[in-house]
Amino acid sequence: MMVGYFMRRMTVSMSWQNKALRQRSSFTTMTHNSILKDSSHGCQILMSPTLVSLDSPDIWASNNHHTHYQFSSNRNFSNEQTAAVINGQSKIACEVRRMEDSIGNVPGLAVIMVGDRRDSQTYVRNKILACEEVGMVSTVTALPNDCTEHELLSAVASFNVDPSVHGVLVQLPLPQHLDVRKISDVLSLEKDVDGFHPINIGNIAMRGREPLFISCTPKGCIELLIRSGIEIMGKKAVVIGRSNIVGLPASLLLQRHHATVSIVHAFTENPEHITREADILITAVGMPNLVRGNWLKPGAVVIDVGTSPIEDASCELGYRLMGDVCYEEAVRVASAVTPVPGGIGPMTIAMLLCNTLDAAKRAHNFI
Ligand SMILES: NC(=O)C1=CN([C@@H]2O[C@H](COP(=O)(O)OP(=O)(O)OC[C@H]3O[C@@H](n4cnc5c(N)ncnc54)[C@H](OP(=O)(O)O)[C@@H]3O)[C@@H](O)[C@H]2O)C=CC1
Ligand SMILES: Nc1nc(=O)c2c([nH]1)NC[C@@H]1CN(c3ccc(C(=O)N[C@@H](CCC(=O)O)C(=O)O)cc3)C=[N+]21
Repeated sequence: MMVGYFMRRMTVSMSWQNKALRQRSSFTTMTHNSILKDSSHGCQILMSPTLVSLDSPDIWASNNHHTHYQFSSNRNFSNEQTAAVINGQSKIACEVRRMEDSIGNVPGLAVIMVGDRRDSQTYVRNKILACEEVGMVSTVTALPNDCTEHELLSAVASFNVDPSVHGVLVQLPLPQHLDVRKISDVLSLEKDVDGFHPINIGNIAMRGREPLFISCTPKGCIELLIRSGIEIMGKKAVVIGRSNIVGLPASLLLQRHHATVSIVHAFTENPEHITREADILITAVGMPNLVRGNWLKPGAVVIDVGTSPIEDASCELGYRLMGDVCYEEAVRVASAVTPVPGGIGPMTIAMLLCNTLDAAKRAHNFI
């Protein structure tokens, strides 16, 4: 009971704070051109679209993988890309409206956050803002840093049985005394919009199986590649990092898209020898400037997932985000690079909306 009361109070205060953040939301300020050309080096900057469409090519159905990925060129794509993005953005909001008009329900997302990390607060606010913008309902449960495992799991369990909540997300990282594995023991598989459940990850790994949800960040990486006209099939891809949330599912997804995948991690010797082979490099470590220009094959496509908050008093929030890639060097070598911020972060949020919409449609049997 106490947890429920606390949750409701926090919901109110967070949504108030969100209004203040609206002005600086990457969703509202982002350019509609998701590919910008860096004129000085001929490298494309793969910006995240404001929102992506719901009709990403269906790779899961067998035997269709020769049709969808034959984009002719990753150059001169900007006009088509803009059209697709605007179309995609309106599509999620339209689907939410269609659902409300037909059955009187809108998708609902519950976010549980433990502790007071500033960067986590920013990411969560961005998620809530994004929900608002497409007409979804959202709620944030903020638990104190020293909350018990029981409190956390009770919060998850209460959302499992709340019919207005279709997706539940526990923001990571958790304080050390809490075990992330316990969450997936409790969280309803049908509400796992983060794609963390072992069954969802396992089903990405196995041929002929369909996960209910694909983790948002890896899904966003693939979506951005596809939307940017970058062919994955047959390419050499390297993923740096092998976490359950990003690296592992990213490597599995690239494989499902028929790339030849290598994984680099903390114990890999001479990682730069491996990354220099990559046509596509996805890096998810959390170490600023780990990837230097000389780690890249000329013409490579570089997706920088890393977001490390670095103290910077001159910034509004007292910190700025840095990716894993030395951006200034990468743009001189790569054919395309995602910036931080403005690259994969907003894609992650867009995929969360897609997953939440899917969850709601499934829950209400709404087609
Ligand atoms: N933009 C977005 O939407 C998102 C961004 N992120 C960001 O991505 C980054 C990674 O997140 P997450 O996967 O959760 O982090 P984890 O800390 O869970 O995983 C980091 C991975 O990096 C590997 N690693 C550590 N040091 C090195 C090194 N020197 N060389 C190569 N690999 C190394 C680790 O290897 P090992 O397994 O051997 O320990 C591990 O697999 C963070 O900056 C996070 O903030 C995360 C999620 C979403
Ligand atoms: N259960 C769980 N799921 C996650 O998806 C998850 C998580 N835990 N823990 C932390 C990471 C990180 N992450 C980001 C989300 C949005 C931005 C984002 O919006 N970035 C903006 C800028 C942010 C800002 O406004 O400063 C951008 O890159 O343009 C970044 C990073 C999700 N993560």
